[in-house]
Amino acid sequence: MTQPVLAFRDLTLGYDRHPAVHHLTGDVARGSLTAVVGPNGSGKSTLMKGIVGVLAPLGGQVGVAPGTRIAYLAQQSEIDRTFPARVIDLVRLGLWGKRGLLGRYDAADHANCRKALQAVGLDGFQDRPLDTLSGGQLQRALFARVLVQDADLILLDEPFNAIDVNTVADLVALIRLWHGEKRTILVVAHDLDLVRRHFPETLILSRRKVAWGPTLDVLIPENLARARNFDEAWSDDAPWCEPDHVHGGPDHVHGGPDHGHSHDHHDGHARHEHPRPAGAPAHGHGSGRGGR
Ligand SMILES: Nc1ncnc2c1ncn2[C@@H]1O[C@H](COP(=O)(O)OP(=O)(O)OP(=O)(O)O)[C@@H](O)[C@H]1O
Repeated sequence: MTQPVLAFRDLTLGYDRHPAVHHLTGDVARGSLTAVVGPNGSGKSTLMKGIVGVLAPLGGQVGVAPGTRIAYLAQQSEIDRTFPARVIDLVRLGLWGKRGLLGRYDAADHANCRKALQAVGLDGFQDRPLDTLSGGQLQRALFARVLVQDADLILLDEPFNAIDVNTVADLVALIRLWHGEKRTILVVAHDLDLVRRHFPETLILSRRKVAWGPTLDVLIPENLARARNFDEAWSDDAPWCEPDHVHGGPDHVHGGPDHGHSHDHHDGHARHEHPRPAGAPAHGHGSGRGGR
């Protein structure tokens, strides 16, 4: 693989010392298009937050290749729609990286935003208040923001949730366009048929990595059953590092060996640093403990 855009090294993410993503190891190749699937509560959103650095690792590291521009689209339920803003204001947020908070937009920026709105089918919507948009229209506006961001790494958390088939088709077309432009894309999704049709790679997560690799190899009944079993076997009161055999065997399809089990992250002192895991891109978010 060429230098990966993202490298997870024994990554554990969680809340109040409870792990939600457990000892994840693996690389995300530059230009890849990956679906992240798994049961509700299996750590998919948590992983996205760990990648962007909203959540610091409790153990292990996330390495992000230097200079990577990241666009992150959170689940719609996390977006405050009552914020008094227009569609164009939302789309312009995508220019922050370029213009800064107080920067002035030039004619090229205006043209860029208009073009993005056209591309997502929202021509003429620029002055509409956000709280008047349907769920599908809001999702289109958020995709316009991603378009304007011109990111190398695009993270989309359940972008197809509660969206009609036409909107899904349009959003998938945009994702495929970005894939054609060699951007790296991770998408949290629940519709496995859609994943089979459009996503070359899949990571099945159930707090821990169940399988990761080419979609048609990974989305097999055996792996899906393992994901369900891991999920059902999970207890929030469980100790941090249960041995593999408790959950049904080693889990490796993609990336390096998982589960070092040092049990050394019980102190909960997660630090937000930028270490460089062995063989991983520089720049990242780590627990500061390094590899083992
Ligand atoms: N802010 C938080 N504080 C405490 N626990 C949290 C928090 N956010 C998520 N969790 C817990 O972490 C676990 C993983 O949640 P996460 O949202 O990552 O799952 P998910 O796979 O994205 O689920 P879904 O498919 O339902 O969106 C769940 O048990 C959840 O209750």
